[in-house]
Amino acid sequence: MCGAIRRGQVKQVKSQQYAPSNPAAKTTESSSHRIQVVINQPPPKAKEPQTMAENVRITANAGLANVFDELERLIGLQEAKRTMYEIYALLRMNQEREKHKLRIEKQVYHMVFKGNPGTGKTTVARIVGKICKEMGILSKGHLIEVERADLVGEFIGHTAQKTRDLIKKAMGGILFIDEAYSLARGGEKDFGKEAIDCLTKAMEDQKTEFICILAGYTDEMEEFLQINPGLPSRFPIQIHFHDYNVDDLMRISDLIINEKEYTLSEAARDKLRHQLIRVKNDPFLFNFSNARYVRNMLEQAIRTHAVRTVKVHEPTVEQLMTIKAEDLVF
Ligand SMILES: Nc1ncnc2c1ncn2[C@@H]1O[C@H](COP(=O)(O)OP(=O)(O)OP(=O)(O)O)[C@@H](O)[C@H]1O
Repeated sequence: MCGAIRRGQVKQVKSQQYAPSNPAAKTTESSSHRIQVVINQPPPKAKEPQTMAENVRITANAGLANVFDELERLIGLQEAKRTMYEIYALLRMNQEREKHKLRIEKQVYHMVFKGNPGTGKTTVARIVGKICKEMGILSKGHLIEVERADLVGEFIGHTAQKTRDLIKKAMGGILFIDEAYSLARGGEKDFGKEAIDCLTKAMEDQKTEFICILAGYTDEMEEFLQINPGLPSRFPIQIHFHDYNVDDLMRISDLIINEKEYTLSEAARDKLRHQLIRVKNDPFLFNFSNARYVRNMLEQAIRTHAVRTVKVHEPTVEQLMTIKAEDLVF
């Protein structure tokens, strides 16, 4: 009879026929038979998910997990990552609550992103679109990026028309308004006020059809929200995007350069690090553009590398990939 082996049980098996597959099982030989003792141990535990993406992969679909992978690969941005995971968890729990006919609070997902240039606001906004599409909050999840000049017109009625047209384009996705505080620049009489009014009306009337993200410098955005008291309650999610430190910027440069299938030589890395320390400590440099500064510098280095390498007859893979210190032009 070939019954199942219970834990703590002793079972005789023919040594040629069976080898113990359970690592917790100990065997002792006796002539032609092997005695297998299954020791009382709990079965091995499934590995706990370590990352947001792993968690999402277990509880939701692969498409959504891939978006969280993309978010997780970004350097830093802990506050943005935590908020995105909260939104996901809430939506996911609402799906489960719905199954049990429990009450679901309607959520508003309009957001304010505060931070300096190049701190990842647009990049995260794109990811918000993808998450909301995967979760069924938005039908398309695309991003329409606009600024004051796109919204504000030059004569009465022009602004409302321009703003409505852009909102229409953003339907099913994200309307991302960069430097949104500039809409309040000219005060009550300015057409910027008309754009804000038109926008808030659309957010009321079509609140589930698009998500509006206002972005800009922290101080300016805080002042903008203060002088428009109707706005903060319409934008319940506010995220700070902090400046990157030199280590973050070096990790971002590795990410950017590896994505493009290049590498930085040791000397190039040293040169880049020194330059980042210098510009970050320059008291006369305002508007340091964080990760965008790094991206622009690396794209310039790739062009300089091409001009240097184009002279080489049949360059090797290493030559084609390696950015040297001399390629970084400051
Ligand atoms: N945390 C990060 N990890 C990797 N790359 C990043 C990160 N943050 C920004 N980048 C890269 O830096 C560039 C600029 O980022 P992004 O446009 O998102 O910044 P921003 O805050 O929207 O800037 P701005 O306010 O000037 O529009 C992009 O190419 C983006 O891929």
